[in-house]
Amino acid sequence: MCFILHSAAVRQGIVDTVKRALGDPKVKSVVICGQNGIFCGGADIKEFGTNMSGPPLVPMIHAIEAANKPVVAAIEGSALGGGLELALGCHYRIAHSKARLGLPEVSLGLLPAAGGTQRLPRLIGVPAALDLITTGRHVAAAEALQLGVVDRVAEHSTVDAAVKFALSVAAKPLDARRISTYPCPCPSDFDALFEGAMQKVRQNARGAIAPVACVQAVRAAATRPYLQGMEREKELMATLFTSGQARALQYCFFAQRAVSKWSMPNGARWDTSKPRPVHKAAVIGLGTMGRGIAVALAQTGLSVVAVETQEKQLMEAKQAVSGMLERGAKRRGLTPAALHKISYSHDIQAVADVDLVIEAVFEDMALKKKVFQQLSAVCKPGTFLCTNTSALDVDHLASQTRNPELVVGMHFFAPAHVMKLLEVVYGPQSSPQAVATAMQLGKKMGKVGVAVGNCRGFVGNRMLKPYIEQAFFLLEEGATPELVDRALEEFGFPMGVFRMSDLSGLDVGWRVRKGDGLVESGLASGQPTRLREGRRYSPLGDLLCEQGRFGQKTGRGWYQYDQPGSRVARSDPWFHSFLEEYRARHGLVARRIDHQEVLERCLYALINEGFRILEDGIAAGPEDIDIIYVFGYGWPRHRGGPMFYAGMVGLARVLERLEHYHQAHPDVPYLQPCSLLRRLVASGSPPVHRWREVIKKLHSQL
Ligand SMILES: CCCCCC/C=C/CC(=O)SCCNC(=O)CCNC(=O)[C@H](O)C(C)(C)COP(=O)(O)OP(=O)(O)OC[C@H]1O[C@@H](n2cnc3c(N)ncnc32)[C@H](O)[C@@H]1OP(=O)(O)O
Repeated sequence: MCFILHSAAVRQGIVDTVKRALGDPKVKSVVICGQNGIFCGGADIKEFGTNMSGPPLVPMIHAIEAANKPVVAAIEGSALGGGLELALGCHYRIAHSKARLGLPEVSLGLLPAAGGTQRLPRLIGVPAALDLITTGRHVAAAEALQLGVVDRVAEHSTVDAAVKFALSVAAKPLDARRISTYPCPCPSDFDALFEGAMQKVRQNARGAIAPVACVQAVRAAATRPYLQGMEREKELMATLFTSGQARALQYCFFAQRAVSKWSMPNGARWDTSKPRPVHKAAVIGLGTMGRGIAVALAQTGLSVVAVETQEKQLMEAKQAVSGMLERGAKRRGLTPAALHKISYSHDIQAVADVDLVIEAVFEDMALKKKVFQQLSAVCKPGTFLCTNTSALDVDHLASQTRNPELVVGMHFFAPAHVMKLLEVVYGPQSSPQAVATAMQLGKKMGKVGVAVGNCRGFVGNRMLKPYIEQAFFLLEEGATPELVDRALEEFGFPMGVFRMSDLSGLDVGWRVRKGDGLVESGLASGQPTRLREGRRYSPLGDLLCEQGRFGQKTGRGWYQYDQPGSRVARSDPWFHSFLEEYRARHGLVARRIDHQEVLERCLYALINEGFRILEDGIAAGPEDIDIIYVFGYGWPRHRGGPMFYAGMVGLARVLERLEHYHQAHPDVPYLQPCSLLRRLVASGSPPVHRWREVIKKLHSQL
């Protein structure tokens, strides 16, 4: 158990004990260590926003630094946030080789406000401090030593080493060990450095305010005397501390941990369902997704059998996978040991002895059904059969096998060895052990797994449909792809809906719409209707696909590109006149659409579907949806995910706007407010962590 600095008792304990030690003539030096092998993980995030009692942190750290006896921090486990700030107030720092150190406050929407932004640049220089403080990354002891954050690294007992060291420096002068008295090393290219840092954080932060404040605070360290720098640190922290962004980021911290505590509607849970160990796994189908999954599996140290029936594709995949593993190992400064973990075969019989299979063949139900029938016949009894599908019916695939309880969906996101999100999809027959095993394997692969129920598109893609649909309708009504994308990118998405569609390929959605019987043939020559089964439908995407405009890969889509495969989207005059013609043909009069309408129409339609998903029991709680959107769909983390965002906007406001838009567009069912949203508003719009109570009540009444 690490000690939590925010706890008044802990701080009081440190203040009292240090005071006693300093006043005791028998004590020559002091060592501060944590309990149970952990120095300190920082403040208790849950207590932010509550009344703070007990001794404040800043004077406590000052008193330690000002002590006339050496104080040594013995860092085992973690020294994070306020924990590292405490260590920076000590005269020496000794870390265990396995310890991790960092100032992760920025990821919680804050900055290190107990002197961290003022001491760290004085100790390790401005560029390194800017890196650690603006990214919040944790560093291992070896890097901390190299940077100068710690003085020594211990291989064995850090406390013993620290005590020995503390005694050896007992009589030494301490003036040169008080970091706050150091001048901040000022680089010659000072202005360029800070301008560059500011530009970088603004670019990466997508509207997040904490990284910007971190740069401002470090700048104060470099330009002002220590005490004035501390004033600036406090001032900047005061703005962040009560911000909505800090609330959203702290919510995400806990939501990420909450989703690992999954539950299923039948009552099965993470803590009562034991996963089965997986030693050997297989991937079937080595297209883009299969390759990424094979890499991610091999990097966990598992033995992997990679199967691709097409010989040429198999050879190409082998080369590509080896390249990915080599590059990954190089980035991490390792030898590519995972290369030897993969064996390749074009014969499905090669998976006979594996513990778990991930099927990643082309997204086609007939093909997947065939693969599942084969797997069911070939695999040893008890092998878990998982499908990497983004929308297809997992139950239907399970029904093709002898043991449907062993079947779950594992929906990876491209590129599968990079993207953190994994939707683990269970059907009514999936056993809790199958879900637990897939969730545990995902964790091993470094993924954030979210267990969800089976429905078309599961959670992420199901919510995407109304979002994209609204974007299409907005084009018909007067918007342009540029306007819609700008509004969404200013909101914080890395890419707007149309740039994203060009990147992933317009043909993907086209194929799905064709499969659903929505696409009329010969659109370009005729007059395509804008209604399907009584619902408004926009054939715009179909019209572009008919002309071979599939996005980046064909050099034309909603935008134009210099050549097929290039990435810079340019406004396309052809598309603009096509759109005008389209509107004229359908008697549509373009009107002025502003960013607010784009956000409300696209985001509230998506959020409304999120409420339906909760109502249907497909996601266990709002946290599951939010984590899916933050980790898989580029939803800006500092806005907490769609459901949290709805709470921030105000559920009553979201409801009112949906009602308004549904009245204007009665043929768009996605805009009709869902009954769970109405119910939540009627219950006084409780905070997001209390929605589960309302959902539970709703389910019990169904
Ligand atoms: C006005 C000025 C006021 C200034 C006040 C001083 C401010 C100081 C700033 C800070 O210190 S901010 C906090 C900085 N620290 C962090 O961000 C650390 C966050 N935690 C982690 O990174 C990890 O939890 C860990 C410490 C590296 C441990 O990782 P591990 O994988 O071993 O465990 P987890 O599953 O992540 O966590 C276990 C359990 O503990 C809960 N938890 C962890 N850290 C905190 C925390 N700082 N506050 C509250 N709770 C924390 C976590 O939620 C898990 O709980 P669960 O119920 O078991 O899910």
